Amino acid sequence: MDLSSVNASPVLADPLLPMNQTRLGFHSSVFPLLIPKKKPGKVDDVRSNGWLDAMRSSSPPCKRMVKDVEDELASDENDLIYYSWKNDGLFVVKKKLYLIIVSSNAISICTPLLICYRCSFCYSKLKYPSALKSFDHIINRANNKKIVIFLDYDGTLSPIVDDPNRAFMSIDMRAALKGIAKYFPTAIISGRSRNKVYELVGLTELFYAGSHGMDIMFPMSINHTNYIRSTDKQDKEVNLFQPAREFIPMINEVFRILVNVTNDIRGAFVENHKFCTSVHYRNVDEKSWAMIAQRVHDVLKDYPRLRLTHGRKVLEVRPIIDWDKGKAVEFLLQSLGLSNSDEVLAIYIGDDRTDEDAFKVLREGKRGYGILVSSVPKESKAFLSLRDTLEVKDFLKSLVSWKEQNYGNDK
Ligand SMILES: O=P(O)(O)OC[C@H]1O[C@H](O[C@H]2O[C@H](CO)[C@@H](O)[C@H](O)[C@H]2O)[C@H](O)[C@@H](O)[C@@H]1O
Repeated sequence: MDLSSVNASPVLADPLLPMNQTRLGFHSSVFPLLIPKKKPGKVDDVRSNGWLDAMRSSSPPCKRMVKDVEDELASDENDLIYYSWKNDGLFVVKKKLYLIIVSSNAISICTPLLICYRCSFCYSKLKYPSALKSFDHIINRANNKKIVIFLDYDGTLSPIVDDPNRAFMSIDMRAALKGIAKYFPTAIISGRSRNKVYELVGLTELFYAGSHGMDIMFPMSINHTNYIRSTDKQDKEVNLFQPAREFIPMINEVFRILVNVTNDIRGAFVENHKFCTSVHYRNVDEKSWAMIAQRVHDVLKDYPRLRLTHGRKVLEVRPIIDWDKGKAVEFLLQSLGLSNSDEVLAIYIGDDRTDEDAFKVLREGKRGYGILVSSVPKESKAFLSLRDTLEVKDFLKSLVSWKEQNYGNDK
């Protein structure tokens, strides 16, 4: 990516306005906020536009499958499901061969049989070998290249929990991350606000990008024309790249409206990430999902400059700018002088749909490895997978040990 191209605003032109005019929506930040109690739209909107289906399939993507399988199988057989997703071939557990039939909405297991049959859906799309088992392959490819690490936060460094304010990293994970940052340039790219993710991670030696990459902090030593100067928590001067800055008043306004329209829905929780805002429904009764989706949908009708994306049991409202985690990866690689893929191998680890943009950038640019964190089959642009945050920690620790064994303490 040519960084000069990001000097122009990535705000997309409003199709309804004449060329060279943009509109941020109908926000009224100069007036006190009056939240009209509108008649809610019919939930048919969110049924027909696919929101409800997307909500049902989010986090974990195959809830029914997992539940059905867990009800029926001991842990060894659960391992079987996991490994069959990642590797082709026959699966032997306790000296028995298993038949696994996987379709898009069910897994059935018959035992013992001689053939492992998987549908074409799985064969074509669901082959992501374990990054731990492929470790030698990764470091062979990294030989003589500088490795750079990108990490998502929720579901990657901290396990998914019901309360977003209690998504803490383990002490071991923080130690692994500290080790990684000692040897490799390391950035966290999160959907959360940059301040919040910094508060949760608490390590000064990393780069942080919040709001799905719309708020990137990078060091003063890097020269870039499109930035704002600021200071970090240690009062050190830093640069901020914030391509959606002009949306801050609108996001604040929409955040307040969303809080208001969801406050009677038990379990709903709205977060303000400064450049985007999230409506959580993890703790909302499934019977009320259509209602929560419809209310968010109705609010967004008045904000044509905002769009909705789906995360793990969360509706993410963000500006319609041409910017995502993939663009943030490209920006950071270029800003850090690491964009030559002959010299640099990038590794991006993430669990969410929003991480797919970053996997795509690495895959299409042949820049390195996307690693999907998931314990259930999922379609992805990643190359490899890790099962959960424990495996992420093991993978990070393996990279540190490999570096120390082969290069001593050299950075
Ligand atoms: O890009 P990320 O760092 O993965 O952030 C994405 C969202 O993460 C958080 O929500 C998710 O994790 C919560 C805590 O485990 C969980 O309760 C929630 O259901 C998940 O969606 C965060 O709270 C969101 O604001 C982020 O957008």
